[in-house]
Amino acid sequence: MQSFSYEAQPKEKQNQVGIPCPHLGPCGGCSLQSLTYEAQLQEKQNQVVQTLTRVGKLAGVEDVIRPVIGCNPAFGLNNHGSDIFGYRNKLQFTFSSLCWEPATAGSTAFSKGSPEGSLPGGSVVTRPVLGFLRPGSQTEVLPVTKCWLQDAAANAILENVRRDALVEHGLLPYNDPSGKGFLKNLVIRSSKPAPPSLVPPSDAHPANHQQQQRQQQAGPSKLLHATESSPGASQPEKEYLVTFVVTSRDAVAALQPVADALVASIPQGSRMTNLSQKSSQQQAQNPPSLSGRGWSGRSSDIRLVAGSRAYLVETMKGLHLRVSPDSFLQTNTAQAEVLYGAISDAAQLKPSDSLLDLYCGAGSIGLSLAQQCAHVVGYEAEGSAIADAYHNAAVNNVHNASFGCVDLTKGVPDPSERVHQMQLHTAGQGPAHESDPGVLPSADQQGVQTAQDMVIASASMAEGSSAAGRKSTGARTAWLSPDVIVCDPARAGLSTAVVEYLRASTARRCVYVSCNPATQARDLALLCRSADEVSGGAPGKHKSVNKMLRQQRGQNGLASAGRGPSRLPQQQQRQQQQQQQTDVPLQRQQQQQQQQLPAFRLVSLQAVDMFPHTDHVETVAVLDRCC
Ligand SMILES: C[S@@+](CC[C@H](N)C(=O)[O-])C[C@H]1O[C@@H](n2cnc3c(N)ncnc32)[C@H](O)[C@@H]1O
Repeated sequence: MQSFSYEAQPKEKQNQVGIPCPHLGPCGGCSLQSLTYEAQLQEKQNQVVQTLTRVGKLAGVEDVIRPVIGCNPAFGLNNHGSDIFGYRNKLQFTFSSLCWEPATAGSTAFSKGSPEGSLPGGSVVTRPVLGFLRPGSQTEVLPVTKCWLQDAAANAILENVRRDALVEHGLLPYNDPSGKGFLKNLVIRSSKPAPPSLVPPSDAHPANHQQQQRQQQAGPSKLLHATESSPGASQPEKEYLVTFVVTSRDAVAALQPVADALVASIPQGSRMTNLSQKSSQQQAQNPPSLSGRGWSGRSSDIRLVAGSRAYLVETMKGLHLRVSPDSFLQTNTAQAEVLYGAISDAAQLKPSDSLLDLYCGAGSIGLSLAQQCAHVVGYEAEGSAIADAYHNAAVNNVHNASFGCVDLTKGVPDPSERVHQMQLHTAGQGPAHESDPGVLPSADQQGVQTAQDMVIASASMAEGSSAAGRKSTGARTAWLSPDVIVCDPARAGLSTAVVEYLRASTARRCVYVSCNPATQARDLALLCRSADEVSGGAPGKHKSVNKMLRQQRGQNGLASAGRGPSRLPQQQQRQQQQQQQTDVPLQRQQQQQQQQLPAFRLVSLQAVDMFPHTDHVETVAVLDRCC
């Protein structure tokens, strides 16, 4: 791992380097690939400082930003098994009948910030294609034979699916003019699970054990490592989870031969043995078992999962994490460990602390911090991720964590109630779950449950586990409000409800993890500047912040009048007048006045490069309460 400072790099380091990707330019995904890796990091560091300064109008960002943490570029362009290529554990490709053939494929420079008109031209022909959506289009697809951001085996899967589905079996994309197509997306995910000896029993599938035993006898897989020539040849084999998003149930039978062929072609030891599906309705009637019939239903799309089980297991920061097809996992596993280390350093938890993990996904951040504090509560909108989070708590012997399936655009439920329930059940006063003690129902068994159900499930797991594994610190500590809050939202940033919750909370520290410096800058302005400033209380001075607020409400689906902080001063003034008239307690008035002040101050900012060659960057902002 290398760190690069904010200072400008010497010119010679900014030279263009050899570009390996034939799709560079038209694809639009790796706009920094022509720079040296050091120059890429410099570019990202600059981007973060400029965005926070110009968009967030935050003063002194240069004083608090730390050197960006990059990947290990030691293998450079001569070995594409290095960390700056082949790092993505997930890529989504699109099937379409509209094939975009760029005029200058492979040679047209596509620089960041190119005006729309300068995008490569070319023509669109009607033929089935699998690849990436043309930048700016929802239907036209650039044929992609290989993406350097995923590993060789994933590229082999991509090519095999293209050949078998579109050529051999003549299956059609969903938008085929005949109306007979159903293929929409192909999602390839991979993980590098722990050796079988380290996998908790509830994650060990018999078929996987047999495969791994065979693999151990036969030695490392030749296919994967012969093509990757990776320095990690002796490490455990990778798993691959392939999901087809389709628009018709007819796809199940039609895709089965494609899945069978995939099983035969992917590396020995990887796990992909069947293809099955269920709709949400079927699942409710007949919950699938953990034995591996994968399915996932969402909106009108049907997801078909090829694999011996319907999820991946990743090992990160010593945790075994189950990740279902719809659950989020950081897409660069190696750098995610670095990111989580930075979050841990930033949180500075005390044993008596209560931690609130907002946008928690499969629970990975909260679970990685659970040993450092008394309680963790995580909120997340995706039901399968919450089920994964409970499973992950169980298999990792974390007994002080509770999770809730919550849409954070609608509000932040009081976490103290959750902790209270957790304590009751841990103390043996609550209802016990009927499943085996110590083993939490799987995501498949649980389906999407209510938050209440899951609290009970978690509690029974804690009750059934050994006292030695239970956290002694704070199991009965009262939680009135979180001491530290970690937020890790999607690119849209924090919802208005979360911003208001954070401002009103008494948390001493907030660790804001972001993959989008622009929305993070907007949110930091809302948290670190006074309500007057962010609401336009100083006339003419804060137009950009008002614009940000309007955008944020639009993005968060909260466009209704009077819900956002920009109305706060008027509301507060009205409320204050009413309070004075009706003799409302002084404490409330003081609270209102506090809301006028900046709630937090930015104390540090750490960029972590999770996405080499692209212009994306992850940041960890540390905010301390200042009123
Ligand atoms: C960047 S991911 C972070 C996940 C997790 N912290 C991790 O490190 O793996 C953002 C998460 O926010 C969730 N999310 C998106 N919109 C949400 C909403 N309105 N309410 C709650 N969670 C939401 C997504 O499902 C996703 O899991």
